[in-house]
Amino acid sequence: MASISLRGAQKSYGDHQPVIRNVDLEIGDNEFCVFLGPSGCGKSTLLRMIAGLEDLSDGELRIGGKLMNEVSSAERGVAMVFQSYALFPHMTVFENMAFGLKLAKTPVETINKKVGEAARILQLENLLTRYPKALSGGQRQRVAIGRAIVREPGVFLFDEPLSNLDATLRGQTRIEIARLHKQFAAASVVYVTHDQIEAMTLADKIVLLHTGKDMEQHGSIAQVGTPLTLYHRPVSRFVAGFIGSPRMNFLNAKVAAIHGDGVQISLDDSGEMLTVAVSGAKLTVGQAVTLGIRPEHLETIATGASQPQTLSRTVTLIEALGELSYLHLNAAGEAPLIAKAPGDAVAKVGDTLTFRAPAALCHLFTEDGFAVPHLETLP
Ligand SMILES: Nc1ncnc2c1ncn2[C@@H]1O[C@H](COP(=O)(O)OP(=O)(O)OP(=O)(O)O)[C@@H](O)[C@H]1O
Repeated sequence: MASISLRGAQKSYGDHQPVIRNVDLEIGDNEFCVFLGPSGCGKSTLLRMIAGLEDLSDGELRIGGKLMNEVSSAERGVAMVFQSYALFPHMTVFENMAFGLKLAKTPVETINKKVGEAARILQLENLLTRYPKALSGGQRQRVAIGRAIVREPGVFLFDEPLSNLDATLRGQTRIEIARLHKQFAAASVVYVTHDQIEAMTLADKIVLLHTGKDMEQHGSIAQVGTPLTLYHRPVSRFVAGFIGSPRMNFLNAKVAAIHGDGVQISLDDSGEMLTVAVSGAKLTVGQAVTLGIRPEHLETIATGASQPQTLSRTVTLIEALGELSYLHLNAAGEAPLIAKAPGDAVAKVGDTLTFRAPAALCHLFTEDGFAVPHLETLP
């Protein structure tokens, strides 16, 4: 049993505002759970609370159903992999991986068997006699993971394990970690990152933590869900703006009409009318709202006579990435409107283009930052 349960978990340092605020969270037996959020939101602190490297100021932590608040880190059945690898420089790869088992007075044959097996899985067999200084960053990180694996923990804790690796190695190691999780299906994984690609590709469940000016929310959970739930059904403007790159476009608008099949809005900067497939039950005509539309959901269409459900904007800048281009479009406010277009799209600065904004892919947020519920469940 390696489920993790947090109830009313809180962490404060001295008299300061809590850095973790009232966290209720269940992580299942074999679940891969990613803590995601901007720098300083408390991801590492929450992970370290589970590891036993930080006390809870309030609330309860259970692992496998057992209350862990007062249990030492070594006795929690968790193994942690750090961003810095934390290998012993004077020990070989084998000795680093065997260290915890030796401390636990594990018989030598068992140590040899377990380290040999982990080295095979992680493709470290030829490096067992090397010292860390003679390894690449990726190899060091594999040793750190191997050291965790041999302990056969119920819970693996990863704190930004890939952030010291270059882009290619990051991708390879990410796939390695996903594969390992399948092999150790009984163990749960908690993984801290601020990298959305890691979160989206690895997680069964993402826990997105709040940060920002609103100290009432800092360190609390903004949303918990599958990667696609957070992408398609963000519960707030904060979540919508954090998930997705380039981030979702936000445009100020007013409610113009409320229908059974959606809410019609009028954009403040252009007067253009769009329907958003959300429930109007709690809205009133004239109410100020924010439209959210992702760059990849703005679909370029042939310019012509004015068509329903479209926006017409002038291109102010083009970022050509080869496979695709980001078109920056004029909009009132500080941020431009951004549309993703195919790399071979013929557009130039100064062109006025027309984009369809499909009603089901638009989002609406009220002034308090919460999302208006969609009429349809997930696409
Ligand atoms: N020992 C400490 N004393 C006081 N404040 C602390 C301490 N450790 C962390 N904090 C504060 O707690 C908040 C959360 O820090 P934490 O390292 O958990 O954030 P994070 O989301 O992991 O950030 P990053 O992505 O930058 O690593 C930060 O505002 C940090 O300054």
